[in-house]
Amino acid sequence: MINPTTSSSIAAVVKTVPRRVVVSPLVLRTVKVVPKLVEHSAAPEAKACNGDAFARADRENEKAIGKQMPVKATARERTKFDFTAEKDMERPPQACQLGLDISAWRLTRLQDVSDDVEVFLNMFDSSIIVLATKVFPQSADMSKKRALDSFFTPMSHKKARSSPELPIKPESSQIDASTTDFSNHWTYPYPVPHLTPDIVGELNQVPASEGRAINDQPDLDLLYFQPYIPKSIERDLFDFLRQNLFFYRVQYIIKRYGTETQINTPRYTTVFGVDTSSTFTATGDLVDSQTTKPVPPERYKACASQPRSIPQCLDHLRQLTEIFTGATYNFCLVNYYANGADSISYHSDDERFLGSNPSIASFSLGSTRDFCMKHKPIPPKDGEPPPEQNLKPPLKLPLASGDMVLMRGRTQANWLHSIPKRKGKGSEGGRINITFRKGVEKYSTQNYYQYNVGEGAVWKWDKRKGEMREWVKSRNE
Ligand SMILES: O=C(O)CCC(=O)C(=O)O
Ligand SMILES: [Fe+2]
Repeated sequence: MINPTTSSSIAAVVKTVPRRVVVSPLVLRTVKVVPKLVEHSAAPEAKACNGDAFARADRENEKAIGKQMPVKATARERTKFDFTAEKDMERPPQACQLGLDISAWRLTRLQDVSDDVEVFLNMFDSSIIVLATKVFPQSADMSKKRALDSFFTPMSHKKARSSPELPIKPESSQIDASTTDFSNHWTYPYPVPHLTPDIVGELNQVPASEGRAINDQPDLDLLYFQPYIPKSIERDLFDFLRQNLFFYRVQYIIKRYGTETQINTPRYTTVFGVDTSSTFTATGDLVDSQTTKPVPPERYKACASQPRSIPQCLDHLRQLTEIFTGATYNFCLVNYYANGADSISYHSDDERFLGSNPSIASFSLGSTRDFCMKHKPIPPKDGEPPPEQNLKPPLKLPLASGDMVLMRGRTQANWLHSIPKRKGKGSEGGRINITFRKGVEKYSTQNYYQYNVGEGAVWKWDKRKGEMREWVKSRNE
């Protein structure tokens, strides 16, 4: 067994931006994602970061990776890249090279893999930090040791790894880096547990199948995964979310032609997130995304609920979805259809506050329900028969548990979608729908909280009764 005395590390931030995976040396542009690491460079933006999920590995290596360690990153393909410490000095260069295949969500290639290389893979908001540490044996030549010491901080508490296995299966301590087992926020009626390590481990294997493009009709651009979430956890994830999330049955009044009508939303809903003008800090406070100063109270004064941070159990899926769809999302809407009587009528998510051609990733868990889509009616030209597109039967996708539909491009601008009520066979069970979207105007926050949280009672799944029940605080859950 090697007796570690000093060690060296290389690290890189892997960040996904639309359509690209960008790998940067850790010392560059990490301010928005890893506050604690940035304390070393005293960047003010650090305060605005989503540092909630701060890894054990990072804490242990904080000093080392906070130092200036130039790292050269080379993308091999869209999802594969290598990085190497540039100033490798006396070390054999292969000691500090590793390859990462982001699509498999695993480290796939480690050169010079030996008992004394430790690798940590930590996921943050839209980014991953990969940190490889090589522990040098006691017998290392002293001149080499001094050179290394002056460059890297020794980490004497690091233990040599006895049997490194490749590929490395992500463990909860590596990816789900939070220090508590619950997500909480002052706006939540109650804390929401984190996903279990088993679910996280399986979830990291997404997508479970290749997406099928559906783009053979005018303005339609879908990517349909059957499934996206591995079959091994789809039921557990459904049960987990139904059990632990809080929902609402929103009512609101609309005024049409001078008459007021009360609308009862025919499903349970909830929403998390905030538009791009604001960012949650590690402690759940809202700061302005530009200035990092606290958000002025007027910004969300009109909201039914103040913006809620996305709990880990949904945020983990959001981050994975960002990577594989190449889009970014700041809202998570959840629908629970208790049975076939619950539904959503034809609509499109084409609000201005989503920007043009928004990408919306939509997940299904639980009972299969039909997802119907039809082109928005095209007005007939004077004296001509109605365009053919208006007469076509709707497209029907039987969304099963674990499936995902990515709607993108011109789809929202031109197509309507719905989950119609269902009678008879298959109408019994519940279904959860999760959508990730990006709101680019502050009005998106007001709109989403108004229609998905509202002002009414909190509903929670009652396992004993097997149904949703109004939740009251005194029940002490
Ligand atoms: O439940 C679904 O699959 C669709 C939900 C939906 O369209 C929405 O929330 O905007
Ligand atoms: Fe929708």
